[in-house]
Amino acid sequence: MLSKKRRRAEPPTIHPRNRYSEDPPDFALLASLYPSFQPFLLPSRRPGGRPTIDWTDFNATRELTRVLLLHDHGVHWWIPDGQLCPTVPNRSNYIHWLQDLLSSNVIPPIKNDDEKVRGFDIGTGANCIYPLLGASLLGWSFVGSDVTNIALEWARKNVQSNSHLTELIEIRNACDPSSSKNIEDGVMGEETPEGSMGNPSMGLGCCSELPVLAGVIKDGEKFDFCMCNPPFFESVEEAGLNPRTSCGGTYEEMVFPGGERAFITRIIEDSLQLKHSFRWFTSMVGRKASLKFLVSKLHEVGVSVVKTTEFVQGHTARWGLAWSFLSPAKKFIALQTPKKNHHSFMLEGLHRQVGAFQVLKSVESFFLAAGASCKSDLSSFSVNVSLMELTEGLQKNGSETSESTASPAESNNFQDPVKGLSFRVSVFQQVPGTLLVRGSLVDKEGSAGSFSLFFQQLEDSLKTEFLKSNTHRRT
Ligand SMILES: C[S@@+](CC[C@H](N)C(=O)[O-])C[C@H]1O[C@@H](n2cnc3c(N)ncnc32)[C@H](O)[C@@H]1O
Repeated sequence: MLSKKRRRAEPPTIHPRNRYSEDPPDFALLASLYPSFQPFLLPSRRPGGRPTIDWTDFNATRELTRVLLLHDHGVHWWIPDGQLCPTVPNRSNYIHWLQDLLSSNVIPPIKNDDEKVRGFDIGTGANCIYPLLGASLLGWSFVGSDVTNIALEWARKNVQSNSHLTELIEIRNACDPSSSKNIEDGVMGEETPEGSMGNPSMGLGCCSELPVLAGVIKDGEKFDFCMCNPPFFESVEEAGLNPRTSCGGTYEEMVFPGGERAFITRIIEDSLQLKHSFRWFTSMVGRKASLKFLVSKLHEVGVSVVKTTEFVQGHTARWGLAWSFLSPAKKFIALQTPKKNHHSFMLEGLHRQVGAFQVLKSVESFFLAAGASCKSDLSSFSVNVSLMELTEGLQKNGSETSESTASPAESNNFQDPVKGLSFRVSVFQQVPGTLLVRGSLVDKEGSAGSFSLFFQQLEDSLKTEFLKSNTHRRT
């Protein structure tokens, strides 16, 4: 089928700033530099192909992560057998997406005690991968939280093995946030078995009752973002926990009552209490159905902005979800937007791996995040967007205009309920590196002003996501 062919030709790719986007790891070179990696090398099945590893062998994937962190990031790292083993290229995508969010300035910076970007990693794990990557790649500072003794112990070990990062990363026990003790002080109760909850003396027996953000953040603390790779699964059976899987992962790392929806709902609930403590709240999401569920929950609680993205995780799709309660900086003025039934803009100077398919997926994510329903037609590289039942969703998204300098009449014009707004967005390849994005109102009776406004927001969002510079012309 055509759509399948195109899907193969233009799969979603890793973030353009990811250091492995153009230069995948060279296993032969790594093995020559790090002899401990050599035993894990397997010849390629293709004649003349690069050597590979057995991706189902935990020891092989752990050693690969160790040498990649050391070779490419100057980070010393280890995890005990069975703990969740992160893939460096995949985890880097989330960091680069956060960097995009922060630099887009949709939400203006909040004041920190210091000038550094400050993040909070919910459930940092024994691997402590996000703080290690964020600190080593971008110099960000982090608080990484967790609730199991083994995660807290090894996250701290991983920080302490890197003297250049110790000032940047604090590991915090979510069950006992006031404790500043480290391993030497004996915060890891020896009487509690490995993997058990960090402070059983608090009587917080079930992990669904443990604090996530509220109660873990200290008074007056401010962060640019929080991030989270949540336990995705509702049960061991669903997680398919198997000691022979390549990435490891213990029960506590993979399973949470109610799965990712329940865990991220906890973050959303806490974010309501901590609206002004974070510029952005974010989480990884493992299922598209959960993403839709969570986006509508966010609209219900009245966030000012929702953003989503799709991450490439090998053959597995994952999504990024971000929201904020702070007032957006962008001034969208309804009447300044021309009321036309057709709009288009060019995305020029695209990274060679960015194709029409990837841009189309982002178009879809953008409108889904606004509460619209979308139907993609991959054969024509188009998505049909309908806001017919979603007056409220549009207004919530439209709250990006609440800071608008428009006159009351202009503002009212934008905030009028939108009825029957449906339009089609198509993506066309012009020449390599240049795509044309065109939108047309399907129902000409729909609000051309709202359509124009949405399309303008789409243009901003796509340019932020895909382009390094913003010198582009509207056609
Ligand atoms: C899927 S693992 C993620 C580990 C690491 N961030 C990564 O991406 O590989 C989820 C982590 O969340 C932790 N966790 C579960 N409940 C938590 C809570 N209430 N607060 C902080 N961490 C929690 C688990 O112990 C586990 O380490």
